[in-house]
Amino acid sequence: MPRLAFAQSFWDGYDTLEKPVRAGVRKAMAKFQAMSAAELNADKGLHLESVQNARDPRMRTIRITDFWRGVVLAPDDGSDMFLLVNVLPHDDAYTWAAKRLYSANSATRALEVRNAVALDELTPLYETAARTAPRLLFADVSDGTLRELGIDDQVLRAARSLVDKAQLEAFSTLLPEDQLEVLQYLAEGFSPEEVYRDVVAVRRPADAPAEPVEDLATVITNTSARIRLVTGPRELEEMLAKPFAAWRVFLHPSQRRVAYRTSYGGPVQVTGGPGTGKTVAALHRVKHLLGRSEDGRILLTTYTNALAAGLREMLGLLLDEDEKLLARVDVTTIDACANGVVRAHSAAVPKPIGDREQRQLWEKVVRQLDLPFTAQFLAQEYRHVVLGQNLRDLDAYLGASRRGRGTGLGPARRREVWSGVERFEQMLRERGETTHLRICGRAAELLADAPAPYAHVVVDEAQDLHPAQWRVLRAAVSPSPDDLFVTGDPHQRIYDSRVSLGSLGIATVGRSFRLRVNYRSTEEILAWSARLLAPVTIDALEGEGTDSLAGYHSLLHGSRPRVRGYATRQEETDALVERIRVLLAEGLAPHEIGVCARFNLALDTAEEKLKAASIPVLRVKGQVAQGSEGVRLATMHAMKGLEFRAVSVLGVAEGTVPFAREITPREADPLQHDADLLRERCLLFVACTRARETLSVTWSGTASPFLPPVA
Ligand SMILES: Nc1ncnc2c1ncn2[C@@H]1O[C@H](COP(=O)(O)OP(=O)(O)OP(=O)(O)O)[C@@H](O)[C@H]1O
Repeated sequence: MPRLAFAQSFWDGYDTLEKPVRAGVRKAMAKFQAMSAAELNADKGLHLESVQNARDPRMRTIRITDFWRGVVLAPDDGSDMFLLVNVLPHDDAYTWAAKRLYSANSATRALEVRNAVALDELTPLYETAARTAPRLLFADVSDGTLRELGIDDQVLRAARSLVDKAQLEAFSTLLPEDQLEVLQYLAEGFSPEEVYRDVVAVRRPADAPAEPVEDLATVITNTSARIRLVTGPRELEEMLAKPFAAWRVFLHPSQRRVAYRTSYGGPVQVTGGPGTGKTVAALHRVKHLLGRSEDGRILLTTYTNALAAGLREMLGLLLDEDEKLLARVDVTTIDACANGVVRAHSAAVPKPIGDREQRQLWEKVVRQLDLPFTAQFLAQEYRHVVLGQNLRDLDAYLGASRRGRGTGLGPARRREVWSGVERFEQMLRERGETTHLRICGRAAELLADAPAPYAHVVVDEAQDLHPAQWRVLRAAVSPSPDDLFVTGDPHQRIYDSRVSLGSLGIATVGRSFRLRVNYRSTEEILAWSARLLAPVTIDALEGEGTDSLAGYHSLLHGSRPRVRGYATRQEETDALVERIRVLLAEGLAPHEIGVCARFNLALDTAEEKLKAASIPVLRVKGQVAQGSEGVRLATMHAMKGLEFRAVSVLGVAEGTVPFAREITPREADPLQHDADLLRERCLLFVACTRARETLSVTWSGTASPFLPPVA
């Protein structure tokens, strides 16, 4: 029986294939497992056919459905392994196959594919332009060195015609994978020795003979990073049911560089726009750190329970469910971690209350003490100044800086505020209640008095952490090399936290990295979403200076976001139902579609209408059970960290986005007013950047002032 393997290029598109096409793939692949090579060649249903004028004589196509064909690389050297490389509509399959050439990399010994036709056409054009260029991209690397790194004749010629990284990126879909990565690393400034170590040596089989072996089966076996072999029908079934997660194996050089650096002298900060693989980098860092010792414990932490559950699952995948390794990692939110610390020290832990209950308490405080402040003002003062700086008594508060607060408070006023703080805390005590941030304060104290429980702390979604939460993390690991690895995106700050990491003992100077390639969304979605933030400046993650999305881009392309207003809410919801019908008819699974709005109320209406149209729905609250089928409905806050093939953002109207009631009046505090507006703007940005392929933004009445003017 021949053997069967699947290439990464097939998995890349597999997710988006419609159900009947997937069923066709399954059926065709089952034949490869049941028939001899001679039977396969003769099978009428499969219709294994060579491709005319193909650059690679081993190219074949097979029938998947009436309109879809699979592209297969067939052995012509007596070996027995077939490789499914793509599934495309009929004509596209032939065009795609004719241009591709597969070859074995002379250094890594792995199978690679290039668009040989496009390379032949483009290279002379670039060569002409390069003749007058002041400097070439690889001027400092000799031909001999490039060849040792696996660069072959055709790629060498193309590489010699490039003047900058943007041009290399333009070639990226044409070049063979390993050779592209070598060139990307060199372009990023890695030395040839580093490139050999990080790209070539890690791929090259340990027992590779001095001279490359060319038979297809051997070369395929050497390509475990991009090709999966199928060993039996059950494995085939499992594999097709749960597509290959590319992020487990392929990292962009910039991701690999941050995640697999042997060691850092202290805390590290990794920033990047939405979808640039920060979570992926954090997970790989955990894997790397686990390998550095036999027993060091790691805390992997994020902002919400739902995100922590997602991280836990991804880590299991990355570590191949290795129980021993997984047992050394605590994956949890910081609040849950702090709660655990406090609970370990006292039997009765006060119950944390939410924002709304806190606000009610502050209202009571204002009434009881007849204070000249609003409850909103006191709650903010308590959060940003008192808890932010961990102030424990009136004297500390009287002497504290109130930087970032927009109204001055003299000593008399501060005394009044402090009386309110004391009353608020007294009420909490009497009710046996507390707040999450107060628990964090207590946990940080307890941790500081005992040996640190973790060897390493890895933090995802760090942009929203409050100083009290940072104190927990700082105290959970001793200041030492590789203590903290922090990823976050200040453009996605949707809770009002202001920090200066340096002042909290977390100095990342000289250890800050930025990821710029978006793996999630199309360039069209990114470019539109980035315009939402164009009018504002964003404070850097570490609290000093500003951040920007410069250089942030995607290699994927698709349709432009649909941005549309309706006369009434009813019309808007009807249009939503229609759109989702179309998406489902196009083959998207319900769980690949996300619908979001600023409030649950708007989602209630959408839910009702969708259900009435017999479309299955699932509300995302906390943690959604995996595998449950239904269009996901979530508030903008709950969209954080998620992603969908299609996203509809509803109700982006004046008064709702930004939500008028959440905005502190400018007269009350101009700085807080601006901060509130910024937070709401970032919230819309977060919602829109969850979309992978299509984004729709709608409203009824007057559009939100945040929406960019029509270009
Ligand atoms: N090297 C990679 N190869 C393939 N896919 C990748 C790679 N890195 C990340 N991805 C994919 O890109 C998407 C976004 O990755 P991830 O969630 O890590 O980004 P992020 O920067 O944390 O995003 P956000 O800040 O918006 O939450 C995911 O679907 C992930 O699987």
